[in-house]
Amino acid sequence: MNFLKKEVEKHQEEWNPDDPRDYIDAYLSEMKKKKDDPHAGFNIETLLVCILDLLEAGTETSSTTLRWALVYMMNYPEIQEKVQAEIDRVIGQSRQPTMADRPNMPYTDAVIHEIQRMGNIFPLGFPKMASKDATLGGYLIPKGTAINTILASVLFDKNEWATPDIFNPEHFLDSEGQFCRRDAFLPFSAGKRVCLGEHLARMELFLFFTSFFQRFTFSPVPGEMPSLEVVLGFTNSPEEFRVLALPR
Ligand code: HEM
Repeated sequence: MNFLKKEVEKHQEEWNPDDPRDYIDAYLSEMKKKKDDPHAGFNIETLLVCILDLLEAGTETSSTTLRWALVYMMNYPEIQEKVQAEIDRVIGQSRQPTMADRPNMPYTDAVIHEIQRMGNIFPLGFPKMASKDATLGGYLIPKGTAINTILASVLFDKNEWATPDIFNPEHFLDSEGQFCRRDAFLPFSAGKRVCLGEHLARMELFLFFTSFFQRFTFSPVPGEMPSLEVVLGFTNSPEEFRVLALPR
């Protein structure tokens, strides 16, 4: 929080309403516009929490998923090769990937989905509280009960996935190799409080993932294959690892 406070103070000193540089500048403009309305809710405390939200919910999640991507691609080099073959065929080496490429890259899309399924990076979501008595699957959930949704229950459901505990991009491909959506794929949770950044995150993952493997081949440092074991924290992340990134 101290780091964020200092950033906000710096922005306040340099603030020029005619030249908003980023989210903080835009928020400061809104605060000024609404300064006579105490109910508008624009204040420094809310600004700090919003930035924290973007950093924690928005940065940590995508970067942890990308770390899992490197770990899985090093553990499954034959899958990495197939991804690179699709990148070379659809995008080539002379331009950067764009979102328009995604529909033409079912294999890569399936691999990214499988990384998210196995990564299961946000296993408990945010705790919720029942606002009234409710019944779910025959169980009474009294008003006031704290509730966590365990996303692993669907991401690793034996009735939903051919090989729930094994990394297998075929989970997201039909018999013709076309991408197929799966109802049990819920790493962003579901319902009213589904991840607000899902679409942004899915774009980030596609663009970073394809850019990485367009430019580099990733392999383990000899004798140091990155572990697939999970380290529990704010997110489920991989253990620390070293990587050899060889330009292609
Ligand atoms: C791979 C990336 C991401 C994953 C797996 C992920 C997953 C999730 C999950 C599971 C939730 C909890 C939903 C619940 O409480 O049931 C959530 C909430 C949220 N996420 Fe994400 N997220 C990702 C990226 C992002 C990004 C990039 C942003 C914003 C820039 C973001 C913003 C949020 C916010 C604001 C919430 C709270 C929504 C609410 O309570 O109404 N997330 N996310």
